[in-house]
Amino acid sequence: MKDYTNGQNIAAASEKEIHTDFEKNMTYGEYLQLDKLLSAQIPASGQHDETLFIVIHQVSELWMKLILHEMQSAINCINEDNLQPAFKQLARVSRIQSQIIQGWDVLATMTPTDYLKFRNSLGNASGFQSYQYRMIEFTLGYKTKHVLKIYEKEKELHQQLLSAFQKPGLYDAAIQKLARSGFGIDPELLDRDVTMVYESNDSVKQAWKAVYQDADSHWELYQLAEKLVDIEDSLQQWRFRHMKTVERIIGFRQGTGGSSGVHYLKKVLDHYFFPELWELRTEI
Ligand code: HEM
Ligand SMILES: N[C@@H](CC(=O)c1ccccc1NC=O)C(=O)O
Repeated sequence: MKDYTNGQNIAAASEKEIHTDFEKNMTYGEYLQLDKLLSAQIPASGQHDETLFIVIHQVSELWMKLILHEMQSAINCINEDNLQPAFKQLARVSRIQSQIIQGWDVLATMTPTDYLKFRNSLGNASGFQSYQYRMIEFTLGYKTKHVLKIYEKEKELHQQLLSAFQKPGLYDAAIQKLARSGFGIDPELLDRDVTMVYESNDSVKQAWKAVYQDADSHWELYQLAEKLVDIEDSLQQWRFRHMKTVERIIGFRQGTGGSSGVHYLKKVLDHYFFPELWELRTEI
């Protein structure tokens, strides 16, 4: 019987079972590169709440990295007609979104006075410049060309964004799948210019309606549709909490990124990623 009170014994036992010589010498901190991760919170102002502000953004960016990783893999699986792993990955995206949304509760503990103490130190920096957020929007089919301009001077980011901009997104993959499953999708749509913002299409709406009206015959597509609705629902919740938290903290001031602030954030809420999946709910 192993001595579980002795950390060294546990290490010795597991070493033999699963670790290679290389891994044996690696520590927790080295593996997670905590030296880099935990030395990247450098306040510009030294005000108490700026640490919260930095951490909440960094946590969001880390989760966005995982969202992109899962969504790209889900697109590949859908293209290969391998829907079960795609469902698992898309379900994971939804759970990550719940985590990011919860983050607004932490940030909302910062009052307007707390924030105004360091807002000036942020200069013109703004979440508007989050390239991973744009990658997510592009992957979901919201191809806003003007956004690319922001990154013109950062060659590598610009290249990565441009590549996501020119690629078919998650919804394009779902529509191609509808066509492969025998639904009559407009041929022009299957060959559409994917650099354009996706707009509602009647043949797609009729297909999704048929899926919802006879789910038993189209169980996988039905599940796919609901996973997409989960993701859009959560993204809208994120947008709403962002808008409301911004109002709570800076009111109707202009944004550091040059927009009208809350008015702009409210307007973005009108956009739908997967319009037919919402429209059909009134019509079936
Ligand atoms: C005190 C907290 C925050 C304030 C006052 C704030 C304010 C704003 C404002 C006013 C905008 C509009 C663009 C501009 O003119 O600057 C914006 C955009 C944005 N912010 Fe924030 N924000 C806050 C926290 C966050 C956090 C925690 C995130 C997470 C990453 C974030 C991500 C974004 C993104 C992605 C956009 C672009 C949205 C779009 O274009 O649809 N913001 N923010
Ligand atoms: N746009 C914000 C500033 C801001 O929130 C921000 C500044 C630098 C890095 C990230 C930010 N977060 C989201 O927009 C403001 O107008 O106060």
